[in-house]
Amino acid sequence: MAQKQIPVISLKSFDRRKEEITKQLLEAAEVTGFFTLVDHGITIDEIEAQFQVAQNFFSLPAKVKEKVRHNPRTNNGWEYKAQLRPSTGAYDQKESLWLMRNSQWPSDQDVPNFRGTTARFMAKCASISDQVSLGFDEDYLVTANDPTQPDCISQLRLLHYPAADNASGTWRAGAHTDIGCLTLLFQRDKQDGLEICTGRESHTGFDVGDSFTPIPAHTGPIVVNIGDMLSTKKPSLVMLFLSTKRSQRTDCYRILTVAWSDDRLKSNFHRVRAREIGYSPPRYSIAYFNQARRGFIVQGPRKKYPPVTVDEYFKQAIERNFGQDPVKS
Ligand SMILES: O=C(O)CCC(=O)C(=O)O
Ligand SMILES: [Fe+2]
Repeated sequence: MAQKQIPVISLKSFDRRKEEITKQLLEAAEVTGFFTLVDHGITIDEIEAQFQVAQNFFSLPAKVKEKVRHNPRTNNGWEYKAQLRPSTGAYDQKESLWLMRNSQWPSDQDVPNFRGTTARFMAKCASISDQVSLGFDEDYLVTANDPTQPDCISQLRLLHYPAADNASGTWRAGAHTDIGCLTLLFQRDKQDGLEICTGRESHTGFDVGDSFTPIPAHTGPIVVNIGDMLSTKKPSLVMLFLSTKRSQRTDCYRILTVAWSDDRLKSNFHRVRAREIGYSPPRYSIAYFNQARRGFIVQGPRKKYPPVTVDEYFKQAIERNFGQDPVKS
C-alpha cells in the first residue's frame, strides 16, 4: 500500500506567520491527527546533546538506574520492560525514563550534564508547544500547560529500544494512544520503527483493522500527535476483555467522558516495531508530553462532556498504562 504522508509544517517566522501556521496546524490536527514540525528552533546539536545524555543514562548498570526507579503512583522514573500493553497482551521491549520538572532525576555525577541539558530541552519543548493553539482561544493551552506552575504534570520521556534479532512476535511499543494533550516526538537518523494510524476514520475500536504507516526516523523534524485528553478514547471489546482488574474496566468506561476538544480533534494509534526477520539496531527516541496542570478542568468550550480535573483524569490514565492504582499503592 502506498505510504500515506503526514503534513510537514514549518514554524519559521512564527510571529509574522502566526495566522497561516495556526490554520495549517489545525487542519492537520483535525484531519490527520499527526503532523511533522520543522524550523521549530531546536537545533540538531541540541537534539543530539539530549540523545547523548539519554544514551549515557541507559548505558549505566541497572543498579545505578534503579536509584531513580519508576514509581507507578507518579509515573516518574526508570522502567525496564515493565509496560504491559492491552493491545498486545505483552510487555514492550524497551526501557524508559519518565521525568517531571519536580521529580527525582539522575544525578549529574551519574550522568554528566544531565540536569542542565534536560532542563533546557524541556523548556524548548514547552515553548514550541505554546505555538500549537489548535483552535482554542489564544493562550488557553499555554496557560493550561504552563510549566512554571508547580502543579504542571507535563513529562519528558527518554526511550531506548535495545537492538533485536528476528523480533517476530514482539513489540518495541504496542499500539496505543497517548494520555496527554499534545506529544512532541524526536527521533534519530536511521533508527526507524515508528508506525502511525492517520485520519479521522482510523482508530476504530482498539487499532483493530486500522492500517499503520511507517514514519522514517530523522534527527530534526518533530512528529506531533494529539493525545486522549484532547480527544475521546472509546473503550473496545478487546480492551475490556484484556482488562482483568475491575478498576481497569471502570477506568475504560470513565475515559469516555474526557474530550477537551469536544471531539473536534483526534487521538490516533501508533506503535514501534523491530524487524520481524534480521537485525534491528537500537532505537532511541524522546517524547515530550504536554499533560497540563493538575488543577485544570478538562471540558471543551461547547461543554459536550462533564468536567473532569486533569488530576483525576491522569490518575486513571496511568493506572490503565501501568496496571497500578495510583491512589492505593
Ligand atoms: O519511541 C517512539 O517512537 C514512540 C514512543 C511513544 O509513542 C510513547 O512513549 O508514547
Ligand atoms: Fe505514544
